[in-house]
Amino acid sequence: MLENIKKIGVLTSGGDAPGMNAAIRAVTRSCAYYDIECIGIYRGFQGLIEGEFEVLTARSVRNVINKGGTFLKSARSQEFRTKEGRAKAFEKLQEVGIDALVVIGGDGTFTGAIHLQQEHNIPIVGIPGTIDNDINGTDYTIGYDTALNTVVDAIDKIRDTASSHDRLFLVEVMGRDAGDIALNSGIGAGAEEILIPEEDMGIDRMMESLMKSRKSGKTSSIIVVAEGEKSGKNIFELAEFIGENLTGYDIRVSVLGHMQRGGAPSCYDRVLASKLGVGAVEAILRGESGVMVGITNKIVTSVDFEVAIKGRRPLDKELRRVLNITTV
Ligand SMILES: Nc1ncnc2c1ncn2[C@@H]1O[C@H](COP(=O)(O)OP(=O)(O)O)[C@@H](O)[C@H]1O
Ligand SMILES: O=P(O)(O)OC[C@H]1O[C@](O)(COP(=O)(O)O)[C@@H](O)[C@@H]1O
Ligand SMILES: [Mg+2]
Repeated sequence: MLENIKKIGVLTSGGDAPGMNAAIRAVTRSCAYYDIECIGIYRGFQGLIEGEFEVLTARSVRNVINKGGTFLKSARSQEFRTKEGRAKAFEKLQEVGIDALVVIGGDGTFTGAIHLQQEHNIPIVGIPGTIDNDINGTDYTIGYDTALNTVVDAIDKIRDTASSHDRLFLVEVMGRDAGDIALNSGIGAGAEEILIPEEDMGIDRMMESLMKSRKSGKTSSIIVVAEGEKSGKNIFELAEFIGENLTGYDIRVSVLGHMQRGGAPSCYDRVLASKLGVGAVEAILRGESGVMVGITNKIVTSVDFEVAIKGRRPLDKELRRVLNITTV
């Protein structure tokens, strides 16, 4: 165990995700357990640049495990994207004597951390916190499970109207360039079709599938559309296209938006956040840096930031097969 680590800073950055509070709590309490001072940094990298710090004790994080969002707040900092911004951030770290940093966020956060570490040589360990599940080296990111449940719940409600009015609903979900939320919530909510960024199956195929559904006796349908899907049409244009080319459909669009990022974290996300919070502090104490702690087959492992942010994981082909069979 490294003896020279006396003070660890923790921040949340990028899009907030349910379970971030549970991760901050686990980091704070791990610090208390190992007798290290924990410094909470507000508003992500922007708060780091501006020196918005507060000492966190084990009691500072009471009653947060069940709360959505992040009590440390988050930000998308333009200033941190510049060398000058990162130099300011490092100065602030030195001023208060922070020896190592835990950053909770997504691919952007880890990219920023790589730059800070390379330019100023400070130990940094990451925790994957984003609803998008778009990080390599972890089976799941914190917040993804809760977001899936939120989306399924919303689509269940939309289904009531779809079915009562014999309507076709197009439902847009988040995920940036990843289709994980769309594919999994779509299957979980019994969607007819799912459009994701990882494969462009063409609008023609979707139209064929809708016609087939109607012939088979289906009177209402739900299509889940990932925000980053690649048909070249936005969800409203897609709805218009379907309306123009398939008569007799009463079509509605529902964009779920930021409600997908809110709400109390699921038990899965709380446990995942707790494991990764402990894992991050222990990784720092083992002398690791430039890594993210993730979960693979229930085991907490470390992967280089470069690996975590590299490219996209391949599409889960089995899920596509399951969708095809279960929507017959
Ligand atoms: N290329 C980069 N260089 C430096 N900092 C970056 C870079 N990309 C992202 N960041 C920092 O990380 C923050 C979070 O990234 P963002 O993409 O917004 O969210 P997430 O971490 O959830 O993917 C950004 O607001 C920015 O301050
Ligand atoms: O909250 P904003 O700035 O509108 O950004 C929306 C984006 O943030 C997300 O909700 C989460 O993405 P990040 O975790 O990368 O921040 C995406 O799904 C979505 O594309
Ligand atoms: Mg991201």
